[in-house]
Amino acid sequence: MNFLKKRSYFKNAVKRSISSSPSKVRIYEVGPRDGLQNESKFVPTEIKIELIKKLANAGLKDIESASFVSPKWVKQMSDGQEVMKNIDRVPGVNYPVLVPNLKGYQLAKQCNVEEVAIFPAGSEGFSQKNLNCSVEEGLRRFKEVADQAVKDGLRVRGYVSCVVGCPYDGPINPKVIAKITDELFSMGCYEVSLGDTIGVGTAGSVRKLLREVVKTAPPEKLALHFHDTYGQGLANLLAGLEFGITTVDSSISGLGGCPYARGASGNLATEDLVYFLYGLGVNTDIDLVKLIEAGRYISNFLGKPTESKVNRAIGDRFKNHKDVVQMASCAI
Ligand SMILES: CC(C)(COP(=O)([O-])OP(=O)([O-])OC[C@H]1O[C@@H](n2cnc3c(N)ncnc32)[C@H](O)[C@@H]1OP(=O)([O-])[O-])[C@@H](O)C(=O)NCCC(=O)NCCSC(=O)C[C@@](C)(O)CC(=O)[O-]
Repeated sequence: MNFLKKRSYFKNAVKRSISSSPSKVRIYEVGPRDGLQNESKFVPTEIKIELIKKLANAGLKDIESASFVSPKWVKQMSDGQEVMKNIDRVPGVNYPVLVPNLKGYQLAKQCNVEEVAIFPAGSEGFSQKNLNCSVEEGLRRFKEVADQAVKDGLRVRGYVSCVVGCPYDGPINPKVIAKITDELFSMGCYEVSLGDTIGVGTAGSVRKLLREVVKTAPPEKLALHFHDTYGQGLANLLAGLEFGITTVDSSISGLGGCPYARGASGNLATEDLVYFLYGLGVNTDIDLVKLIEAGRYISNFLGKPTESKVNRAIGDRFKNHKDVVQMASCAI
């Protein structure tokens, strides 16, 4: 390639990447649910409630706050009703919960939830371990939940887990994920979140997956849910943004993981995600300093260092949000 050709190639590449950044990204916080469900030390209800309050105070508008799964399967989430009955609901903030079956749905409904999330697996092996049934049976049960929720006027969000790889079955065919995604939309889900449950995805495998999924699913109704096990979360997210997806799941302090997904580690950290988005010039309306405080609050309680690199790096250097945003935007 001669010099002029090279220059115009790079100019166009920069244009392409700039135009692929959306003007707004919706962050769906999963810390109080996905973040805590794998913690062995039981987190008292009042700590969960305080965490949710701090997350809302930082500006998050979607906070998945509990799950109504069997307490025999996930003890950490056994206080879902107490959590949902006692949180201070801030107007304009959405507090969805995860439900695996009609029993969980009925319990959630007693707490006046407005949104439930259903979560079929993208692989047989994980479905058996996580839901104690096949993918097909899981979809049948989730349809019962979705039908009832739609009838009751609640919003339904869908997850598909193990969209790239499964700890029991290995790599997953993107066509399988596209089909389950379509089924979730046909059940009435307003959005489907694609979960790389064990964080094995790379920008390459995520692109391959999305090329298939967006053949039938509208990108504006998809969300991305990356676990950061191999440190690929942000790179995978960038690959997803190129497809026009503008909702991203993340977890405060990088907490998380599914107890039934061998090898799963924490989610993409919300602090890292917000810093990254400010760097791209994408406004999130989230106060990064308050978010960092929320991350420290829960990490201190759990007695372990935060998994968020941004939280660690920033230390006590910044006292206000504007300064951190300036740094993210390379202005200082
Ligand atoms: C689906 C089941 C219930 C099947 O579990 P099962 O054992 O086959 O169910 P069962 O119907 O035989 O019930 C067993 C016992 O649990 C009770 N039970 C049954 N359901 C409920 C309920 N909803 N709430 C309260 N109790 C319930 C039920 O009443 C019974 O109690 P007993 O009669 O023995 O005293 C179980 O496998 C389960 O709860 N699984 C959920 C596991 C889980 O929470 N995993 C983590 C979330 S998924 C995830 O993290 C991935 C995601 C979404 O984040 C995406 C990603 O990361 O990629």
